[in-house]
Amino acid sequence: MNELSQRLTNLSKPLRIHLVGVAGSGMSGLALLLMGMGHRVSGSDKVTSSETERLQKLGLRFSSPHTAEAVDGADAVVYSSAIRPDNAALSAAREQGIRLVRRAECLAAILNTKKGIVVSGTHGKTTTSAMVAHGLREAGLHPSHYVGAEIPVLGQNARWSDEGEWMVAEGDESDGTLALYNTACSIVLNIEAEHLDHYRDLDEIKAVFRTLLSQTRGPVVYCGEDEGARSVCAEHEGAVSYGWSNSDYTAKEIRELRGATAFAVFRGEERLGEVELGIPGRHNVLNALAAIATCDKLGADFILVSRALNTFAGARRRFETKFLSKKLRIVDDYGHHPTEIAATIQTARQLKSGRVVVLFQPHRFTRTQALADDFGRVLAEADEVFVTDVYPASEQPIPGISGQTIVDAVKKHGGSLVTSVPDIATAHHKVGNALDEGDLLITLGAGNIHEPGTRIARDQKVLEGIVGSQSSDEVSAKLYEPMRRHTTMLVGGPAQFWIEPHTFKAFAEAVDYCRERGIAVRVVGRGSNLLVRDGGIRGAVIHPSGGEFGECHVNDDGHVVAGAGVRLKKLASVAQAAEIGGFEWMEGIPGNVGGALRMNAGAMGTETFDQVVSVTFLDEDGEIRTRSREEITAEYRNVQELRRNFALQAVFKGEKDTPENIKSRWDESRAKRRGSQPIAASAGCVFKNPGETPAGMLVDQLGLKGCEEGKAGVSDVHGNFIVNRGGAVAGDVLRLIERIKSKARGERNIELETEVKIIGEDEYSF
Ligand SMILES: NC(=O)C1=CN([C@@H]2O[C@H](COP(=O)(O)OP(=O)(O)OC[C@H]3O[C@@H](n4cnc5c(N)ncnc54)[C@H](OP(=O)(O)O)[C@@H]3O)[C@@H](O)[C@H]2O)C=CC1
Ligand SMILES: C=C(O[C@H]1[C@H](O)[C@@H](CO)O[C@H](OP(=O)(O)OP(=O)(O)OC[C@H]2O[C@@H](n3ccc(=O)[nH]c3=O)[C@H](O)[C@@H]2O)[C@@H]1NC(C)=O)C(=O)O
Repeated sequence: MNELSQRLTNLSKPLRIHLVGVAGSGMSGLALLLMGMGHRVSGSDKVTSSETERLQKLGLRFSSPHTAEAVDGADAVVYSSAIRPDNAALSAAREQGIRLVRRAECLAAILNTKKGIVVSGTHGKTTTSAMVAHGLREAGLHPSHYVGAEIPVLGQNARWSDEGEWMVAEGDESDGTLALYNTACSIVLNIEAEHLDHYRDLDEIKAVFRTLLSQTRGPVVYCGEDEGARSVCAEHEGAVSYGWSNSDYTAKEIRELRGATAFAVFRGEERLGEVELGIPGRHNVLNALAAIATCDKLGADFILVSRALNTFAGARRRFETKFLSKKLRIVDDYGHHPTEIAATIQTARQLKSGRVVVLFQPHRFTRTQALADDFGRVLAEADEVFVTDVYPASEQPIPGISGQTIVDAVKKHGGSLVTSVPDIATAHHKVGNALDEGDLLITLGAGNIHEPGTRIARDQKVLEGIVGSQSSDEVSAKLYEPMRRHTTMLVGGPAQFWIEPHTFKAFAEAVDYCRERGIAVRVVGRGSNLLVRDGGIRGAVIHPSGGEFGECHVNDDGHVVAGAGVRLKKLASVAQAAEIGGFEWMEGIPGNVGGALRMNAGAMGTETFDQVVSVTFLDEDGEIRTRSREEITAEYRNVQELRRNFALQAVFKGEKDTPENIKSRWDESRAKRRGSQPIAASAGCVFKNPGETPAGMLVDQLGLKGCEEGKAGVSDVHGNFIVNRGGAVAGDVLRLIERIKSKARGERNIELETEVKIIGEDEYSF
């Protein structure tokens, strides 16, 4: 026992210890242990988190940010590797000559006061150390523990137990500190070339593991299936191996159950019994074998350990199911090394037959650079891959290394569906939109990649609620549908919940669900009169299409009946075929019946409501009603009653006429439109005509034709059209609109009002 361990054990003289960076998962664990031992512990961090609040309740004296005063009177100051040398608390401690202790040194000193069990290896440390701690605890051995993440079954990431003599800790090989531990038992799961920011090569990594073994007083347990672990441990006297065969402890008769794995355990030839492990994946069977062999070596009863593994729910962020429905499963996994990722994807494949979609956040520039090709190879096994920017941890960027490095590597290995989604704050939009029924989405990485998964899970739950029990014949739905796909101007951010009902009933039920829960509802047609802002539309966007909404026929009264989802051009064609005239002005209007009713669309001197006989709509109480033309007030480009009552269907009238007359008016309308309006992507006229001078003429007179903002420009053909010159965003169009309005106001004292509907949010808010 070293001197610090001795001072830590002398509880008649509790120490006053300050932890710099106490909010981190490793440091908060130390705080728990030191407090548990009875020392007086304080901590500082630049952030306050739920973790620091929890520690405060347990007695931690917490301060934020870091200050020099925080270390006053401390016997020792412990700091994490993330703390910079010029940190205020650390500098003050150095100046005052207070003893400085690295995180791992402190852990080693605590561990050395007990019979330490260190779980080491490149992958699986957290899960395995948690299994060992849980197994020993259920077997009544009262272990203390320290693991790298919060494990639901253990309650918290660290725990001090006065009663027991054992302490299980996850050892970190990433910076060589593994060599600090003197243990009673060591477990080596696997050894691979990792952390090449710290090590020269694999041999240097192996040397650190050899040092650990030389400082181990009791059993060494290692994975016989892993070449690295075998090469270091097999020669060690009394070392115990586990694996599929030719090992001291083996697992046989493996059966994958839904989300769990059953297997039989053998010690040599002796069958110890069955285990039903509460988490899936063959790599976890190996982790469980490591725990079983260790517990067995320490004298724990197999039956009790096996029971513990049954209830082992897994580590948070280790194949953690965050959402599960008939349509979608979302799993979060901490895997950030190719071998881990391969195992995770294999587990996902075993679970189900649908697509496996991966959202991967590379972790550290050095690792991304060193292992890009391996990442590409293993990720190419997924059906679809999305890659964010690199999570830097504490590293500085390496030029030329980014998420795109991984995208290129996946393509090189034959992965065809791979997309770069650099910004983690909005990555969920593309990923969520790409998901199909039956998919399994895995968010993968050691940084904060669980956040997009959490957002998708939250919204998918609502989406499934809106759709309810209806079949895909009645309604289809998607998350985050880009509105630029549904507007004629081809701009606009995502619709949070995109709903396409095909029946009146499905429409009514979706609206009902949203209204009851305060979810905003907006109905859109063909998006020919919409300008959707780049932050997208919060809430449900309902787009009636197909089914009852796509029906268009002539009834017994000689009127044309059309669903809200029928294009005006189609309505005009059906009338023409039945030799009903009066609809020709609709030939060039890009909108649908629903939008035309709401906006009282017009052209060539005629308006929609000139021809309406009746409108069937969903009213505010959720009832479907029909009103005749006389009961509806229609203004220039506005029908107020259809703002909260949604049009489902309408009956239109025309005049019996000859095919020749109809055709000639049709051609006339087309010629006029073609001569005066642009064909480029637009939303029709942008402004309402203000009094005397039509808006187009005004813009023309102001000399604004052809002027541009970004990729949006005023049409050279018609001054009241703003066209997308390719790749414009809503922001470009909005700036152009403001420029025109301001000039009209300044030079002509005319207040232009937009005719186009501007909807949605400027910034992403969901
Ligand atoms: N004359 C011309 O050359 C042109 C005319 N237009 C006209 O612009 C309009 C756009 O049609 P479209 O592209 O389908 O519509 P949009 O998808 O552009 O929707 C426009 C607005 O109409 C309302 N709306 C849409 N469907 C319904 C419905 N079923 N019930 C109630 N309100 C509804 C919504 O307004 P809210 O949310 O406020 O209720 C929506 O914001 C049409 O009137 C179209 O004819 C468009 C371009 C050129
Ligand atoms: C485009 C839309 O509807 C259009 C509809 O297609 C046309 C055709 O009937 O009539 C309206 O346009 P408008 O009022 O601009 O009609 P136009 O005939 O094109 O122009 C009016 C007058 O302005 C002149 N004009 C127009 C554009 C221009 O750059 N310069 C100019 O001098 C025209 O020569 C004409 O003398 C509707 N616009 C509005 C805001 O009422 C729409 O709703 O989105």
